[in-house]
Amino acid sequence: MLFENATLADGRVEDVRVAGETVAAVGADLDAGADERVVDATDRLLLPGMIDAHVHFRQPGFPHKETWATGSRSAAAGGVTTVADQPNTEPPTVDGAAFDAKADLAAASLVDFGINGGVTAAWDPDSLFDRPLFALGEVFLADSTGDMGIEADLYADAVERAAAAGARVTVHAEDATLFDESARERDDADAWSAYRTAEAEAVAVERACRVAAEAGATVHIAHTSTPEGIDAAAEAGMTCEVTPHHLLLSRDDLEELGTHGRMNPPLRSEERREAVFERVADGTVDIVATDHAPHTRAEKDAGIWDAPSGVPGVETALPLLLERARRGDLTYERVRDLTAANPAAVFDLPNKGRVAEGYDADLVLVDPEGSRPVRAADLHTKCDWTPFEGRDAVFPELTLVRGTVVYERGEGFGDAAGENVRSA
Ligand SMILES: NC(=O)N[C@@H](CC(=O)O)C(=O)O
Ligand SMILES: [Zn+2]
Ligand SMILES: [Zn+2]
Repeated sequence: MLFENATLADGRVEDVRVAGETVAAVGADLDAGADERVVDATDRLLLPGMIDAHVHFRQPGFPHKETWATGSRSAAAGGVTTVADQPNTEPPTVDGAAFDAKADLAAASLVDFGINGGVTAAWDPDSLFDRPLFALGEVFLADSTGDMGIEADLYADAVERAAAAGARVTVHAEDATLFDESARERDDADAWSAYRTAEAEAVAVERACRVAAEAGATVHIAHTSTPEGIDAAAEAGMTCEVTPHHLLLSRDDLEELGTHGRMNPPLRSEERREAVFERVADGTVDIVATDHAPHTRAEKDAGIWDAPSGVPGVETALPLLLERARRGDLTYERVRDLTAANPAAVFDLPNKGRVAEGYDADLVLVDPEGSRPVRAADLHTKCDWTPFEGRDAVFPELTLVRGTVVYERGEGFGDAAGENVRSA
């Protein structure tokens, strides 16, 4: 396949040839082969596919919320070409057998994937580290969906085991002893944000980084939602990610979102959201990852203390970022780094994250001016709603995973092309 006159994230206009699974050439005036498909990419951006280091595709255990088939379609249509799945499934991915069972299901994925291993009192590190893990994590320092919160001494053991195995650890950092119990008397949607305090995140991030560093482990802090949490990770020399919802939504949106806006960590004040955005724009934050955490509408339509935590996001992340780039709030190079180049570097995927000769042909073609509102009805997640309804976004026209078309607007989806990125 030959993309002609494609604009790359850095503004260069090039022809890009895909041969087999890789980018074979990037250059001026490449000649099309006899049977080669030629895509006129004039005025189109050609980006490396997003590597979403944090999704919950819910299988095994909760296929009514999402499956590898539906989740990976949603990914492909959103320009995500690699996902890393979290362990709070049923059974939880805390031993080799659970890893193998999930890997079998993940064979249905359209996009490349990694499978994380989790930590509970019942985990079996020997069999788990024997498998091709993406990372150890997300390790829950407080309960979230799945109730996998662990005690401090188990966390210390886990980072030691990870260091010995050479695995990176991703951490859900909140300290439940710093939650504000007085918020429990309220029943409005904002009560969740009042309850799971910003301080609980900052303190947990600092401690998680310190304990890991003492063990010689490297941690990546999942879904940091506060400037304090981001700064604590950066000061400790560790990496962190921000979700699209913490970047673009705040407590001001909760009146409209209601319990659909409940997630962990919760939405923060508009002031903190702006400070998070600054740190994403200036490069303090390493990665945008979605924490795609689908629950059905029926499940979310409950009281604030009963509704499950989590929002979907894998299909809207890159499109929402591209809209902010279109408006000039982020550069396209920053978007590329946050979604592709940096996750590839942080999680050691040397063949991914760039549009360059020899790299995997994980590619996304977009019309950078082709902005349109997000509509849940257009999305492919099984959960059938989005916290970003009506927001403008720039959706892909074409998505390739290692040279295979997995999504084309107007044409639909390709076959399951995904492979475990650690098994290659
Ligand atoms: N973020 C959430 O609110 N929920 C996630 C779990 C998690 O990432 O903590 C889920 O799996 O539903
Ligand atoms: Zn989490
Ligand atoms: Zn998560």
